[in-house]
Amino acid sequence: MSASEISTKRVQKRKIEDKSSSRRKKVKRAHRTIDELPWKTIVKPREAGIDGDDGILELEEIEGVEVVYEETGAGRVIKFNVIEDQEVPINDDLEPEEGKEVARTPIPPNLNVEEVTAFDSAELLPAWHKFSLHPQLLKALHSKGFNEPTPIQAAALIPAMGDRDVVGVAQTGSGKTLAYGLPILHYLLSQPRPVPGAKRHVRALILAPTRELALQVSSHLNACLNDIDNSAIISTDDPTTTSKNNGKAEKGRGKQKHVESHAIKPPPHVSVASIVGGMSAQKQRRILDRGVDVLVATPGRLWDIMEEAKLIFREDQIDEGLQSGDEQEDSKEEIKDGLQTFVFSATLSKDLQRNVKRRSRPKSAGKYKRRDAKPASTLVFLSSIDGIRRLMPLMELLNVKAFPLHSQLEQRQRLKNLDRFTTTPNAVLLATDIAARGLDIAAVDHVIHYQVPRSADSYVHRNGRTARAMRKGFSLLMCAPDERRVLRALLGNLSRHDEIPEISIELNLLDKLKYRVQLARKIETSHHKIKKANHERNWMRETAAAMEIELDSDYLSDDDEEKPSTQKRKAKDSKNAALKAELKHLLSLPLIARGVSAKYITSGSRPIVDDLITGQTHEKLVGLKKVEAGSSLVAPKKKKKQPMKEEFEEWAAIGAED
Ligand SMILES: Nc1ncnc2c1ncn2[C@@H]1O[C@H](COP(=O)(O)OP(=O)(O)OP(=O)(O)O)[C@@H](O)[C@H]1O
Repeated sequence: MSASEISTKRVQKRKIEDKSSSRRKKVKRAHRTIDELPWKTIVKPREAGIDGDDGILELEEIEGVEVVYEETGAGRVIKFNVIEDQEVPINDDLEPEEGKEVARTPIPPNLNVEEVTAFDSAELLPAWHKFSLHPQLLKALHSKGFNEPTPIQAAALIPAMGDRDVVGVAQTGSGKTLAYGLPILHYLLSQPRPVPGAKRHVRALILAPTRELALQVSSHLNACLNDIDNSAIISTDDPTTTSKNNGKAEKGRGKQKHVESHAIKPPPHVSVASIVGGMSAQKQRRILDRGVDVLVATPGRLWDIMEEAKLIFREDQIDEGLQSGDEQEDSKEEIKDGLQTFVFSATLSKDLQRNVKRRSRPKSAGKYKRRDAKPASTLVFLSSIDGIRRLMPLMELLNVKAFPLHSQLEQRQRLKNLDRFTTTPNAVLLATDIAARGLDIAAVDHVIHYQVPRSADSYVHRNGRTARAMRKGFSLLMCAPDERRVLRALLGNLSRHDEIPEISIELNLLDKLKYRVQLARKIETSHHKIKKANHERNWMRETAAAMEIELDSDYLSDDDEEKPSTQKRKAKDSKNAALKAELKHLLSLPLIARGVSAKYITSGSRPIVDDLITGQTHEKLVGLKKVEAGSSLVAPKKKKKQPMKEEFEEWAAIGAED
């Protein structure tokens, strides 16, 4: 029996039941464990941000649960009774027997559920029209203001929607998520709605290389679906009479109602969930048990859950297996019929290319480059966590709003820092390469490689955090003289035989900056020493106390280098205070003297002349207009008789030199 047949039968049964009396009824169902309860995921408003709810990414709620404690011979046992106060059609003869399952999501009697589907894409989104996407996706694209597909989307959609496997290689930030996400959602939305109560099986699997990316992909796809489910309409009688999302109800053939959030909500047509490491495995298992259509996962956590439960991914359970992210490998040796595979990345390593060739019928979706302008925040990449730890206090002393992101932070803290970084203007994120792949932070203006990346791939992915979604970006690589060889090798791997252009720095400015940083470093080093000495002394004391031994008086002496005398400490404190005051004063001064505009060639604030020669100036630079130097000199010569004599002579003299 097909899903739609089941659905029709259920509806018919409801119709029969409705002929009998209908009244409110309390239905009580007993559950043994918390996990069995019918938790409902709350769709969080996207604007809420991570910070606003203390780093919680997904919330679940439950209503009407009675907790019952029972004393048994084996001890105290907890039971949960779910009490549902439902308007259920009740025929006294058909009343459910005690303990019998009642449909979890009640279907209103005599109602069919049908979404509103019309969207005039020819008129409203002409650039998307030819792809014939599901109207509700078009609606979501429209509400996001995505008026045209990015080139990778335009190149990928047709083959992907035509059941082809697709390999998409496109620059970072070019919209790859929707390039494979839209075909998945389109396919699933075009299938009949799942029968309420029936368990969903994973129909699309998206693998992403990092936790943050997996969460981001899942929220990106959910955002496309949220718009959809909010506009669902329940129509009576005949689904074909369902009117459009313009809210006009057809008269005569049946009544229609908008499903308000407080009204009975149908289960989502398509559900997307993520399972990633670092977050509650129990909850994620619960999500899987409940069933999900699109699963976005990091390979590690997916593997753990699969190993443990041996449950989810038998080949025959995956209707449509999809992969994304960077170089995730298909674990199956052969392509199964009906399995469609997408591989999307900004880089395509040799290994992956070989894999893809062996297993599928790839169709390259295109490459492109684009940039434009927008000043904002800076993402600084370091190769070590220690480096980040040492830089953080320096940043604070220099009044830079910096946040760390590395693998030794708890997942919640990582997400919180990421959120703070995105919401704080001109902030700096000090990150290891865990932030290099896939993170889509709209307004990263600068990427700085504080340390040379270890591989060409890292270089590409790090850079990809800026210049996203048609914005402009800027990447700076810091390289010591002895690292030039490494850098050249790295560029060679990228088949870039030209050097990265060097950034010219004005020494006057550099000196000022350097002095400020040196001051901050002095203060930080002194703080660090004091902290370290205190820490060691405390450790020694605590260990001695724990071992019940007495410490040699040397360790406690005031003469000890580690523990300076009060006098020495006071001297140090006042030296530090003076350094801090000096730094504070310097930081309050502008780097370029007041009254000097940085916009004029003569200001000396930046090497504009060099920029002019290399053609790297901004068009809007004040006082800058491209003219032939000679032509402006020749012009006055022609006006021989007009100006005063001396003026003419002056021009002539310059002209002659020329
Ligand atoms: N058609 C579109 N029009 C405008 N913006 C879009 C469009 N499609 C996607 N975007 C936006 O572009 C940004 C980058 O998209 P996405 O994260 O999918 O890039 P990506 O190619 O996967 O990057 P990466 O390789 O770094 O993972 C996102 O903010 C996304 O919302």
